[in-house]
Amino acid sequence: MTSFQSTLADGDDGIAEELAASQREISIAEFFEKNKHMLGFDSGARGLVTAVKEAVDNALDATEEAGILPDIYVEIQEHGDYYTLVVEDNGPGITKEQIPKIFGKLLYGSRFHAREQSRGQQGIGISAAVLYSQLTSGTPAKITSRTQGSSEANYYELVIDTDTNEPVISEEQTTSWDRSHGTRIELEMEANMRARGQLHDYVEHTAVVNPHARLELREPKGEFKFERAEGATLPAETEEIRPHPHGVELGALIKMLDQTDSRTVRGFLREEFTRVGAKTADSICDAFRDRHYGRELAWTLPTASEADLEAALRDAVSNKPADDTEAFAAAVADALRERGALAYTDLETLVADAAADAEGATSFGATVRGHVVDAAWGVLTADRRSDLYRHVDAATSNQKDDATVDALAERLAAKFGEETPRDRLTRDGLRDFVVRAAETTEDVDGATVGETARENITEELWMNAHTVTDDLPSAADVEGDRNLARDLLAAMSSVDVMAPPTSCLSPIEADLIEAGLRKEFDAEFYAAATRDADVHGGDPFVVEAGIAYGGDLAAEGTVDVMRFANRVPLVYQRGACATTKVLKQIGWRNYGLDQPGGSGLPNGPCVIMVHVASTNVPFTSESKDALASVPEIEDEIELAVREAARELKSFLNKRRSMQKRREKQNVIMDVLPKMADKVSEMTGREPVAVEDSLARIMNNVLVERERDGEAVTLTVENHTSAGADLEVTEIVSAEPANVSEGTVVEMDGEWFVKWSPSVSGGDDAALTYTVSDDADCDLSVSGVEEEKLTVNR
Ligand SMILES: Nc1ncnc2c1ncn2[C@@H]1O[C@H](COP(=O)(O)OP(=O)(O)OP(=O)(O)O)[C@@H](O)[C@H]1O
Repeated sequence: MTSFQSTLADGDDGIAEELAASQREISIAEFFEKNKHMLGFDSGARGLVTAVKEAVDNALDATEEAGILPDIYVEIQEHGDYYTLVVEDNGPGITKEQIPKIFGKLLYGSRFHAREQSRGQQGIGISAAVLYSQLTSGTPAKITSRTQGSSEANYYELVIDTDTNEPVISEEQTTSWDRSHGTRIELEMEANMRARGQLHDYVEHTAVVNPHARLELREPKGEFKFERAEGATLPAETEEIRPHPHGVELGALIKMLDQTDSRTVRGFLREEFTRVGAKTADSICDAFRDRHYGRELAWTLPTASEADLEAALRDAVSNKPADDTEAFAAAVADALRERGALAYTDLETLVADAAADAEGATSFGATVRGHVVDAAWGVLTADRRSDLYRHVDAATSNQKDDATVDALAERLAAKFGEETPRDRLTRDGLRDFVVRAAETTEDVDGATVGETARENITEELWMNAHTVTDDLPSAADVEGDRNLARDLLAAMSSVDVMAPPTSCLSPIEADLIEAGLRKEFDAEFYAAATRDADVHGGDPFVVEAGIAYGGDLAAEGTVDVMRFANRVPLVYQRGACATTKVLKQIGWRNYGLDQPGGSGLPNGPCVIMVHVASTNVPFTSESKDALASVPEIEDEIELAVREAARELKSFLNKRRSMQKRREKQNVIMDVLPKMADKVSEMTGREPVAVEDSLARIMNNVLVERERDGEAVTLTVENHTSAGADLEVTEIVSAEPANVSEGTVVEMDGEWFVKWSPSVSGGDDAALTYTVSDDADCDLSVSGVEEEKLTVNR
């Protein structure tokens, strides 16, 4: 027993009473005061970066929401161990009433309940920065904000009362401010600049994925400006959407049922979810009926019953005129014969229809109809075994011998009757019947009816059973019964629903990702991929990936990974992030990268970026550093990265084969001139031009110039097997004439003669012109890889 326990046990009062005396409510602000690390404020170095991140993310959110191109200024001033952080934006500003709550109250914000992509999610970020500032420096936050159209700004100095989680205002006044609208935050905190690298990463990477923003960072070691990319516009406006029916959690569904104004489940589905129209709502309701009520087994009319059918139906009707009874019985019998397999509910409808159609004055009321339905049901179910035989046979194909199929059918048939009113069963109930029949057949007949056969038989019977038409419980009933809610949830996820609209999301898009990577990294190769939207927990999301390779990127060590969520760079907790986990699991050797041991992050001059955009990004903690492991998101990350990596693979393959080609050409070019000299020595003739031979040996495209006085001929020989579309340019120092199908442009006393010949594999073409024989000519060719081109100037 610990000393605390022993102290408690010694007293006269019960332990629970003693404990009760020290139990009290904990305010959210008190909680986060003790757990700063959860919000990303675990050290002075990190705290400063997190505060910048919270303020800049808010500034970007606010400006974009107001349709303003962001212009954000960040300043960090050093005063010994204390730092002052200033962040200014040109956003719409914050109204006077809201300022204290936004900065002086944790869990207060505009985004938590909105199903729309935004950087902020929880309403905790900036107030947590204020809390950190007051805790470490003892000074209040200084906020200036001017709303659009107002002549003055509001200025506040405030702290958070951690007992009550309410703002305490120490200074409040109106002031003038040179920005026409926007917000300025000034926070003092105990900090240091040890995380300068992360700070710069955050700002730089923010600039990469927000080319429409202008960012300026002034810190003790320098000034950094990230100008708005020319012509960059605001990202497409996002719209708020309702949740998607796939992936909603049970608790969330029950809460939605509690809050809905809809009385029926169908109305609830249509009103509260996105992508649920009349047809989808009906399909979900049917799937819900299947789970809640079960389905009804349907039986075909036994052939042997023909003679008895009408008599049985007639006998069921009493006290009605004979002619009318006969006609009614005949009508029901005809309808029964016309239809295929019928379930009890179908039978009720069929009889009701026949009664409604019956001519004459006789009416067949509910009681009579009930008797007729029972009579018809008796005939229909007289031989369930034949139907069951057919189904078992169909489900087990020819793997089972006839005796086993028959025995199974017989045992299954025996399970229906008194105990199964209307032959209505849930899928689990049906499966139970099949399992029991299978087990008996195995025990008694020594036959094998394995797991697959059992499942196939259950599925066959279930697919041939009919969905009932009973009224569903009301939305309120489902809300009050967890089992019902669970059935509804299962029904919602079992039905195909169109992917959610992406109007609530703002992905960067593949071309901008590529442009962003080009802007930031001098590489040889770039690729990007944007996936279609998918859903997790009812929230849509889109994953994008980009890869830059080669060039100036550092070749040593593992690749660089850039992670983004809702356009915000994630700079901490790389190892804990689902993105990293997925990247480590990919077999990078298949894509041409070096991966020691075949797993983990690959090595090489490569940057891999992954962006997850969602109306609700699942983070591992409130500090929003790492993505949680949500299987749907991980799958999409993998697919997006693999899509970009496939392009990298073809690039690397091509590069490798070109490299080999170059090596081969070098060897040949080493040998050929020597051979040509030898031959010329032996034959006494002029040495031949080796380029021609090289082009033939290597299957290259050869472009050769021949001059004969004033006549110039450029011969193009395509020794490859594919067609070549070339751009051939001659720059000549005198005016050319008689140019064959080319264009001539004069610039500064030089003439550019340009041809664009298309030469099929194995063909040649001649490009001609005349020029004075002392003119200089300079030939350049493009349109075919350097390694597949031989130019003889
Ligand atoms: N610079 C700003 N301009 C206009 N409104 C702002 C600004 N900063 C914050 N807000 C408003 O204050 C709210 C609270 O901001 P806060 O940073 O606490 O949370 P959040 O951004 O919603 O979510 P998170 O906790 O995930 O950062 C925001 O939702 C937004 O409505």
